[in-house]
Amino acid sequence: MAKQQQTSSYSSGGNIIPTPEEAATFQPQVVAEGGWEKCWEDGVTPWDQGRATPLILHLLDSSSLPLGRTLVPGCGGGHDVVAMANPERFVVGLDISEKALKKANETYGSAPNSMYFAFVKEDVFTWRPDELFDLIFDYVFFCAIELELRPAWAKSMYELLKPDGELITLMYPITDHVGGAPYKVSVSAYEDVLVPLGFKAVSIEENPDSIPTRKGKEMLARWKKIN
Ligand SMILES: C[S@@+](CC[C@H](N)C(=O)[O-])C[C@H]1O[C@@H](n2cnc3c(N)ncnc32)[C@H](O)[C@@H]1O
Repeated sequence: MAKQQQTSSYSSGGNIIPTPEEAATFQPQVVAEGGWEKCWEDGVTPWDQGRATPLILHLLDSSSLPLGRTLVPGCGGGHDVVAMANPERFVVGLDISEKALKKANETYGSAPNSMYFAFVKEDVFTWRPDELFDLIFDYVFFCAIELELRPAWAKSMYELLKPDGELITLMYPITDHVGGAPYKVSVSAYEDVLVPLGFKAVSIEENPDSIPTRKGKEMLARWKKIN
């Protein structure tokens, strides 16, 4: 039984992270009741690792994360924002939830690198800052939005990224469960909305650093604009 329990949830940074299939059995009700704000208010945040994504740490260690102005859409607790921020990479964490950003600021407001990141309360679908981004890192945001919003998501990624910028999508959850959020994704779900806009996948590979409840359900893709 213990083994079974181990695969259905995993503790990270003090939070229990269930499988995406399991999260999809209870998260939609809270979002339906009061939106993402309610999730954060009620502490129903089964996605929140409570610390930086292991893949981000791996990309940083291997100097394979682009430098420059960086955007994390739907940044939630801000863990990856702070992990990436340094003098050569200013990171903007964007979230629509007041509560999420309050928590992110409480956790990281006095971080030693706080001059290299900012949390902004905006809607990814409408926010268009004057300065575009060299890098956008999307993880557990594409799967959070309704399927009919995916084309709008791709349009936002295109319009927020500089012409020679890079979009990194940690594609998740690649499963066959019903319902959401988190909604199931597939490589073609990203290709279907990104390629028609002029994105090309430079590389698509398994994520070697998945947390246990997400192993085998994630692919790392790097995208560039070809026009
Ligand atoms: C499933 S959570 C994931 C958070 C974070 N990426 C993580 O992995 O911990 C999705 C986040 O996207 C935010 N969000 C949802 N719709 C948004 C929108 N239109 N613009 C900006 N943020 C949004 C929610 O408030 C929530 O914090």
